[in-house]
Amino acid sequence: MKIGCIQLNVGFGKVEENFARAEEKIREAASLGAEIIVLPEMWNTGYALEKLPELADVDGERTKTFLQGLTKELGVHIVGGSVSTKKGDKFYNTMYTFDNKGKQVGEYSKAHLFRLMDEHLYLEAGDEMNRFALGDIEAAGVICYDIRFPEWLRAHALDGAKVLFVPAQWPTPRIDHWKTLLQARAIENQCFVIAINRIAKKIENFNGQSMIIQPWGEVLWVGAEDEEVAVIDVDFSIVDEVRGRIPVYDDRRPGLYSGVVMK
Ligand SMILES: O=C(O)CCC(=O)C(=O)O
Repeated sequence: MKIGCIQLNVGFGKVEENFARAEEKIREAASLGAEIIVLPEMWNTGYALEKLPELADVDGERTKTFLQGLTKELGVHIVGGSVSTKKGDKFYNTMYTFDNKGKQVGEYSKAHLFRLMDEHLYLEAGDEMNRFALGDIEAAGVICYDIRFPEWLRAHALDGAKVLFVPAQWPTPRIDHWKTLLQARAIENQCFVIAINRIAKKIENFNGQSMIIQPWGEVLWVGAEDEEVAVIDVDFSIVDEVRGRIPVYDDRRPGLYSGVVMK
């Protein structure tokens, strides 16, 4: 399966520019043979949190129409990163996923809000899981800071996900955490992790280094430190073989953890 990874250079508050750029890059990835295309976090507005009342996508309608049109036309699955949305009088950081027939298969709002970037002051947290299938690929999606909560990703793996998609805006100063956490999440859940970070060089400090990690922990690909469209071949069939090598799922002792760790 060919994964189109789009490390988008997201303009701060520049919704029109961001939609145009995302479309250009999605078309480029599809023309290079991508079958699943993945975008980064909050690509419509960037972290223009104070401007959300003017800029957030109301009920995600624009994003859903955009993704549905492109998935249908190009015959590709799109894990649509995330966009800022307005639902009722609240704002969210929402990920939409469409399959290659133009059907919406996922909607998820970031469950863990990142206080260091004031997300909790502007956004509401979602409280639903994000499991979906892309054809016969059992997958899930979480957003950026969510990866610091292993129990949340484990819940998705226990629910059957074999691939975890992670759109992000992960800043350069903590890029070592990004790499280590993603690799750990892949190893402990024995699944693929496909994590797409954004680029921003001027005001903000995001320098890509998206990653695809295999279920045994091998790093299959690391993105450049600049805007990039990369198409990477992955073999999802190896997940079952890796899970057979060390039977972590069979060896779990949930009864032991429930009263202690999982409070
Ligand atoms: O956890 C981190 O260090 C970065 C998280 C983040 O930037 C985010 O969730 O937007």
